[in-house]
Amino acid sequence: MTGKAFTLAWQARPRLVILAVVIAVTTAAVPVTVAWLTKFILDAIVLGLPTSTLLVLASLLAALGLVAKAVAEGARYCQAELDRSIALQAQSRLYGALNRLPGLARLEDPAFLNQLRLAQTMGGRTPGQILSGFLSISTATLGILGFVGSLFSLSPIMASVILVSVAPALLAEIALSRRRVSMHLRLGPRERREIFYAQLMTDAQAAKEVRLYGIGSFLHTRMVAERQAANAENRALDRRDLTTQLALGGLSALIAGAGLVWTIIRAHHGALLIGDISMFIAAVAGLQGQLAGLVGEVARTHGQISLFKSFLAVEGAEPDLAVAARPAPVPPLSQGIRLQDVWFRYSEEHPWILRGACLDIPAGTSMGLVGLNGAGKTTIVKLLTRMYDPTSGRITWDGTDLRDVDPGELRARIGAVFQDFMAYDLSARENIAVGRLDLMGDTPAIEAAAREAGIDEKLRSLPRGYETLLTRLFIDEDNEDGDATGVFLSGGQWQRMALARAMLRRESDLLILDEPSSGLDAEAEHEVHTRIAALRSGRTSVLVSHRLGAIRHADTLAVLQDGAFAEVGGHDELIARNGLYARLFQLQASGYRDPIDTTTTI
Ligand SMILES: Nc1ncnc2c1ncn2[C@@H]1O[C@H](COP(=O)(O)OP(=O)(O)OP(=O)(O)O)[C@@H](O)[C@H]1O
Repeated sequence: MTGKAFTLAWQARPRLVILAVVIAVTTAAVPVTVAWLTKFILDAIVLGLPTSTLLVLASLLAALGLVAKAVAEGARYCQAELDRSIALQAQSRLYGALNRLPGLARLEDPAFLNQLRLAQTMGGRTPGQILSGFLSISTATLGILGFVGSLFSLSPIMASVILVSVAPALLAEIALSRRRVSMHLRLGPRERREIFYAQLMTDAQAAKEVRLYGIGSFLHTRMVAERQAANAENRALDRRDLTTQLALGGLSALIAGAGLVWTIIRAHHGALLIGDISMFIAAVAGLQGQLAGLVGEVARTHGQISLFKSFLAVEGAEPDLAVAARPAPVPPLSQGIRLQDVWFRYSEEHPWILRGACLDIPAGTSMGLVGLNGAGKTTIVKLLTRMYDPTSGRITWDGTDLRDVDPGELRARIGAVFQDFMAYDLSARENIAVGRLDLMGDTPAIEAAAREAGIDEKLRSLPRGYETLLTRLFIDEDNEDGDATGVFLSGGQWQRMALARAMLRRESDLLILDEPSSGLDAEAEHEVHTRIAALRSGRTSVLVSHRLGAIRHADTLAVLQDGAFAEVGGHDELIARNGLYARLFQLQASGYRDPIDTTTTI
């Protein structure tokens, strides 16, 4: 564990690590040297040594003061720079590891999210703090050895008593630090909930419901309750800490006082020199200071090491999907996609969502997925994009099991608009280009995609056209003339942006549209669907929509019910079957046909 923290520090700034070690050793040597020089000076005065000797000793002492100051400042700078570099390295590794997770399972697992929160809030800093902890421990240990040696020359018994008195402090601090770490782990979910409530109260999107339903004080009370509960645990531990520290501090003071009385009496009887008293005071103060520092540092470092485990757990998390060492290639789709007896549940604790689903999606055709809420349509989309693997059964792409292909390679062949698509706080151009980053600078391609999604005109009318920031979170710092605030799009306009993103992949082998038009007005919906149909003619598409009128023209419609495809066929065929599809279609159609019945209540 500690080795891993050092490796991380070394990888970040090897030369600074060496410098930090040199500074630590120098820092340890300074107080002991000062104590000895002071003793020599006092003895020289008492013994009447020549002034020249006194001058040399005094100059050395003065020079040492300068060294001590320079080393302290150097240590501060070196530590701050090391902390920054190590935190950057750690953060980069943490998020790199998250990006390498191929699927969704980890990010939908609360236990993993708890570890991640600890790794995010503590993990970046912990490797640097472990390193600085070890350096401080080394400095303190070297200083202690120096003072113990010095004290030993005066009184071996006193040196031993002071050393032994530290053992309980060390054990008590380690026990306290263990409790602190386990408390942090325990408080993880509580703190995540606290952040969740706080975010709801500051989120502009949530604000509408929060205001309308008047749940602000409800959220506020819950947030405060979570903090109070966390504070209560922290307070209990702090009280334990306080009593322990008071007891240990009293013990130290007692031992130091007894030692001082003993030394003064001995000096009074002529058994010790006056310089010995100063040496004793310096040694005891230095020793106890260093020991207290050591004890605190050991406990802190121990705590940091435990927290660093969360960082390593996230960084070293096993991939949530098995990716073959030599994945099968993903060829351009020529035959089709096939679901063969697919069973799926999100985890063993969750119910089955798919129970032996079978479906053929021939290449070059459009497939409309229909089903009631919660039937599993989006789950099918997640499986098709290999965010998850089926629990049993298989999905094939031209005969190749998706488990055998690289998820990245597969996804590069797919364009998608997800039901919960993203609205990025980026410029309009960037919002579209995330669909294909290689086209970021290709203005005609970006504009064509926006045109196909019917949002080009709107984007052109923005203050800085495609370069306008679509956000209210950040200030548009590049906007030199006038208003620096970003622009807010409407829900339907955002949906068109998501469509434009997918349009950049219009040539993709598979286009998945999960409720792509729920926010569009009727005219726009018709226009978008007609355009997509024309663009995708002869290509493979999967469309998910509750608006059956919008997908009725798909080549095949598949109705998902009770975990399997209960009805599969063309619109007319399914209407003739008079099953769930026919019922849903007629229900929707009647909503448009029937005259408004003013007596009906909803
Ligand atoms: N990450 C998850 N972990 C556990 N259960 C999940 C997860 N995501 C979805 N589910 C469950 O899986 C079931 C199917 O969800 P899914 O989103 O696939 O339905 P859907 O047919 O797309 O529904 P809708 O029409 O409402 O969008 C639901 O019962 C849902 O609660």
